[in-house]
Amino acid sequence: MIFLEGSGKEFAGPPLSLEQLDADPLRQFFTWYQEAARTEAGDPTAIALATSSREGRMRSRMVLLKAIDERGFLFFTNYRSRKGKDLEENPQAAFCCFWPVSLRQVCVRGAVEKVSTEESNAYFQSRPVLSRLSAWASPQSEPIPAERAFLENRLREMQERFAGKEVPLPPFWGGYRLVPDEIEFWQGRSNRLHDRFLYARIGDGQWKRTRLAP
Ligand SMILES: Cc1cc2nc3c(=O)[nH]c(=O)nc-3n(C[C@H](O)[C@H](O)[C@H](O)COP(=O)(O)O)c2cc1C
Repeated sequence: MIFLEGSGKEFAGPPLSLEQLDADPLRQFFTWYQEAARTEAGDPTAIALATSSREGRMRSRMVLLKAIDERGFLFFTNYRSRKGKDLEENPQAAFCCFWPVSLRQVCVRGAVEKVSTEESNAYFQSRPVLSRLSAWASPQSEPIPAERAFLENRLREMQERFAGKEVPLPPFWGGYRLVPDEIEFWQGRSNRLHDRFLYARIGDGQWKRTRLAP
């Protein structure tokens, strides 16, 4: 066994108490996100998203959170990707994000639904044209030839196909909304005595908040 060296830094963040937390966890998430957007060097919207097959075989990967609304968290991807297939078989997911400057972690789980085509289209059309063409060009998560030229040729083909036209939303691409039933806010504190608060949904717009041991 080889022991791995971390930074060894103390997680000496500020206290987090129940009184500081918003009654609505989505609003609380947004407050922490805004602070992270000001202070973090990395992308504050990067989350590790876990999905699982029908048999409970799990996978995780990074995606970007692109929006939140009053119901949940939105991310966008290829519906035929491995995560898309998992979500078709088992429309449940979890994600966590870590903001190292503020020493904060948020962990979320819940049911996942596709967003409307209008919502997917609105986001898709806001992307740079080459990102839109790449969505068409890449059969995400499928095995492809080893040479990168395959992808570059696919992109060129799509540039020709849509030359002089709006690049439309691919029918296999769009957003998912994770509707949370649990959200945990974790604030790193000294001596590993971190502050953790779990919101568990107990009814429509109603959340039970509980402190968890670190
Ligand atoms: C920081 C980061 C952000 C990413 N954001 C996305 C994203 O928003 N949507 C997406 O489909 N893939 C995104 N990816 C790529 C995914 O991690 C993954 O490779 C891809 O979605 C295929 O995953 P799957 O085979 O599990 O479906 C991102 C990767 C990184 C490292």
